[in-house]
Amino acid sequence: MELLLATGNRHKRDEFQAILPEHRIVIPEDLGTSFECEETGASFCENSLIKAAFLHARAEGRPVIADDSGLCVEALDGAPGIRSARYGEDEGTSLSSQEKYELLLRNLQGKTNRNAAFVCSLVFYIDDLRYFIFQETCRGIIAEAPRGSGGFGYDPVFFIPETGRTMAELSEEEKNRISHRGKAGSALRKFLQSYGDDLGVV
Ligand SMILES: O=P(O)(O)OP(=O)(O)OP(=O)(O)OC[C@H]1O[C@@H](n2cnc3c(O)ncnc32)[C@H](O)[C@@H]1O
Ligand SMILES: [Mg+2]
Repeated sequence: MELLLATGNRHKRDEFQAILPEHRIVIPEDLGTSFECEETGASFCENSLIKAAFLHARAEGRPVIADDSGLCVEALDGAPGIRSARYGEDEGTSLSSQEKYELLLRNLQGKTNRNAAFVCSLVFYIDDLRYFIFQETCRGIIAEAPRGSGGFGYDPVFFIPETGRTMAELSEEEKNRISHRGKAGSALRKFLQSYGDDLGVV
C-alpha cells in the first residue's frame, strides 16, 4: 500500500523504501509540500505520535507512518537523545550534521565510556484512537574520529564492533539489516504481512 511518511528527512524515506519494498513510501515533499511540525514531546514515542497525528490531520484520514529517532550516549546521560536533530543549536542558529557530530566528539573528550545507542520509534497510525508503535535500538560506541561517507547524521561517528566499521562505512543494505530503523521497519513489515488484511486499511 502507499504509506505516507511524516518526515522532512529524505534519508528516512529512502531507508524505509528499502526496508518496506512492497509498499510505496511517500513524503510530503514528494507531494509538493514541506513538513514542519514542532516536536514538543518528552520521548521518541511521543514525538513520533505528534508527527503522525499532524500529517494524518492533513491527509484526509489516510494511514500514516512517522519515525522519531536519535542517538543516546551513556556518558552524556542519554544526550543528544530526542534533541539529536537540534544538538548544539539555539533559537535561530543551525549546525550542519558534521558540526553536530564534531560537537559530540568534543563533549566526549576524555570520557572512557563511549557506549551509545541509536533509537527509532516508528508509529503506524491509522487514526487518533488506533496506532501501533515499534521501537528499536542499535547499540554501538562513539568512535574517536569520523569515518565513512554513507548514511546521514551521526553515522560517521557510530562504530559497530560486530562489523568493525562505522555506520557510514556500511552499504545501505548492511545498515538497514542492523540499524534501529531497519529493525523497527522490519517489525512493521511483518506486522502488516500478518495482520494487514484484518486492519481494513491495506
Ligand atoms: O523529524 P523528521 O522530519 O522526521 O526528520 P529529522 O531529521 O528532524 O528526524 P528526527 O526529529 O527524528 O531526529 C533524528 C535525528 O537523529 C539523528 N539520526 C536518526 N537516525 C539516524 C541514523 O540512522 N543515522 C544517523 N543519525 C541518525 C539525525 O541527526 C536526525 O536528524
Ligand atoms: Mg525532526
